[in-house]
Amino acid sequence: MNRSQDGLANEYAGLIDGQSPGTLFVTDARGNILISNEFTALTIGIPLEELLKYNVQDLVKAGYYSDSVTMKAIGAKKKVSMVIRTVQGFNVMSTATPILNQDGEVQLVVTSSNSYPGEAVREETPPSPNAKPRRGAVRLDPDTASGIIAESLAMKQIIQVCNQIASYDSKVLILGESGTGKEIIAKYIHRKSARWNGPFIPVNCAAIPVDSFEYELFGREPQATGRADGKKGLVELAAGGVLFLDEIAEMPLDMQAKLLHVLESSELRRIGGTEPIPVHCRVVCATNRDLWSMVQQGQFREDLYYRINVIPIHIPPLRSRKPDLVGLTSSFIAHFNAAYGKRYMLGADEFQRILDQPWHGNARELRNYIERLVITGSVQSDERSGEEGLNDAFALDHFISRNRGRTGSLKDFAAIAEGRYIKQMLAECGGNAAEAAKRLGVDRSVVYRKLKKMEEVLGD
Ligand SMILES: Nc1ncnc2c1ncn2[C@@H]1O[C@H](COP(=O)(O)OP(=O)(O)OP(=O)(O)O)[C@@H](O)[C@H]1O
Repeated sequence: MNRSQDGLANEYAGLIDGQSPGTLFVTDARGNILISNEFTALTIGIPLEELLKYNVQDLVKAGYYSDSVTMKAIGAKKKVSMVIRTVQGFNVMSTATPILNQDGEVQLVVTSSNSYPGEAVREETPPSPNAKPRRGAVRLDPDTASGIIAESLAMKQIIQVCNQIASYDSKVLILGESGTGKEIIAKYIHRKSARWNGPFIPVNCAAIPVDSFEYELFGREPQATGRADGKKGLVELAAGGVLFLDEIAEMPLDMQAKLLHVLESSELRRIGGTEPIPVHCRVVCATNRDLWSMVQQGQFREDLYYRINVIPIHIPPLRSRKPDLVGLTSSFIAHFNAAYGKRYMLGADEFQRILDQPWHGNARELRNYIERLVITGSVQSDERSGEEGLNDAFALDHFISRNRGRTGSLKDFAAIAEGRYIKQMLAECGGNAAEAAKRLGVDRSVVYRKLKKMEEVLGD
């Protein structure tokens, strides 16, 4: 192993935690195994120290595996996935991802496997450069119906917990930094539950103006305002499905009391209504704040905290889930290559940089970064210095390049500039929207409305 391989391989050592329930190993360009997790050794029944002396071709020759996906990826210089049969008789879906150096030569290959019930063999082909962009039309991960990347032990355990609790109606509280995937997990619980056929109603509590909470959540009887039309609230609209209360920490205290009453009695009254309406939805909440310390400071009701926190699911930040970082990177590249009709391949240096970044904005920030990489082919070094600045600069660049040759409205440009500034302020306030709104001199709902506007303009 040469020095640069050594450095890279050491990075990969962090991806292989020795406890991962899937197999994971790294080879050099000739198929010599440099690093492996314990589980890989277990699945073929040889000690780990012994396995590290092998070349993957020897393992095939010795009958441990039916074929080598690693060698196929080395030959193809691209990611290859296929079903392999192990000596123990298991079918595993193996994916080998080559890491190329600046000259486009294979430097290392990361191979991971998970058990697979079927027999299909798939080789990924980069999209034709002439393919029409299909923005948003491509599922992130063709291997799983959920589209959730779960390579780390933590994420695998979260999926396992979700599978166990999905069929019960107990309340779930999803905790994690912004962009860690709280909503995607809430949707997964919905899809796996008996309520999959019912609606999934996401509610961003931070985006609702304080005075409109009751109206938005519980609705209004026609006679309440003298108007002919009444309105069902979001809780009623979620009947038979899941109500996802995102940013629950931002709910005003008086509304927390009303929500608690509804959750305890399983019925609500619309504004102006006298008749109780039964509540038929499952409630899943999420927050990026420390809810317990808010309880201690009197900012969140303790009784509501216990009511919604029946099953807590904590999603760790992406920087502590390196295997997910690798999986998400490759999944986002495939997604945006297909969406933009590109053939971007990640070089070893860029991959190293991705591994080194702290990703404070988690999967969302990584997604934006990769989108830019795929569109531009590279990211300037000065733009890498701070990830918030990087994404913000990208937002405006992206807008300008998308509108090249067309008329881009000043209003849209202003929406992006405002969104950038708000994001920066939010980051400075540790994600506390109320504090950011105070410093910006606007209502909290304006903060979220403007962020949403920016996303609409960018077409996200
Ligand atoms: N494990 C994952 N696999 C695939 N995509 C993911 C994963 N985690 C996050 N993402 C993607 O990252 C983006 C952000 O995820 P999501 O909106 O679920 O995060 P969040 O924690 O709810 O964010 P916020 O706190 O801002 O509401 C989405 O595009 C989502 O699809």
